[in-house]
Amino acid sequence: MSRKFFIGGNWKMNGDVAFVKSHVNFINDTEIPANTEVVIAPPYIYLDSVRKHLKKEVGVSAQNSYTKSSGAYTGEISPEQLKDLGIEWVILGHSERREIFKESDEFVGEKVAHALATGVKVIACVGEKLEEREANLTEEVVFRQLRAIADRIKDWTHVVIAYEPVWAIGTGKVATPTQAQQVHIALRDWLRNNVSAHVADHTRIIYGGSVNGKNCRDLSSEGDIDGFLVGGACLKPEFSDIVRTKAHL
Ligand SMILES: O=C[C@H](O)COP(=O)(O)O
Repeated sequence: MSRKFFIGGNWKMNGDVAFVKSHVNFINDTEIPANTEVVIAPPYIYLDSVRKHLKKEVGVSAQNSYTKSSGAYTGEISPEQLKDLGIEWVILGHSERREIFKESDEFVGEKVAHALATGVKVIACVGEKLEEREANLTEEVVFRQLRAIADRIKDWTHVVIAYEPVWAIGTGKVATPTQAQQVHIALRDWLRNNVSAHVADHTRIIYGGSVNGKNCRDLSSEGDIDGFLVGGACLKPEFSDIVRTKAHL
């Protein structure tokens, strides 16, 4: 089953006007392999500028969006507003949103449903914490997070699932290719058993957590790892190596 390799670059709350300019030039100068889709996710305030100056073959994503179209929701941004700027993607359910901002599985599911209904594609994140992995709860946690999404959407065409073990995010402690592959297989089987064989076969499941220019090749050799959601390394020159993980195939 061929699924186009997907590389997301999540800037998180990093960057400034000068960085936007240099990073956009850097991405514009990076040759994107034909077998790879690249999407970068700057902070909200830079989305418009990035979208206007970035080459069109690279997608732009927000890092969050709300469940409503407009209204008295101070500090929130709607998928409709993202669409208005030509922003094609949004990251939802990132563990930093779940942990620091106390977003529940249900809330994430509602946000995914609203973004998709608006026509904004979604990178939906799931992942277990270290204590959950150590208690053998990895599958229970990621299945629960996925269930809250699956209960609210019908069409998975515009969903990419990002498996991001919390213990691997920003820690330099990357999951081994085997560890990641095991969870990706479990997620794909869950989709097969709970949604459909078609969705299981076609939905891209990407890995996030301390991916860098050195470990990306090994991780990508696993059959169910369809790309990466990159944090820290997406801000560095090595991001072009990650973007080009599959360039020589
Ligand atoms: O969204 C990206 C992930 O949280 C991974 O971050 P990281 O590459 O800095 O570990």
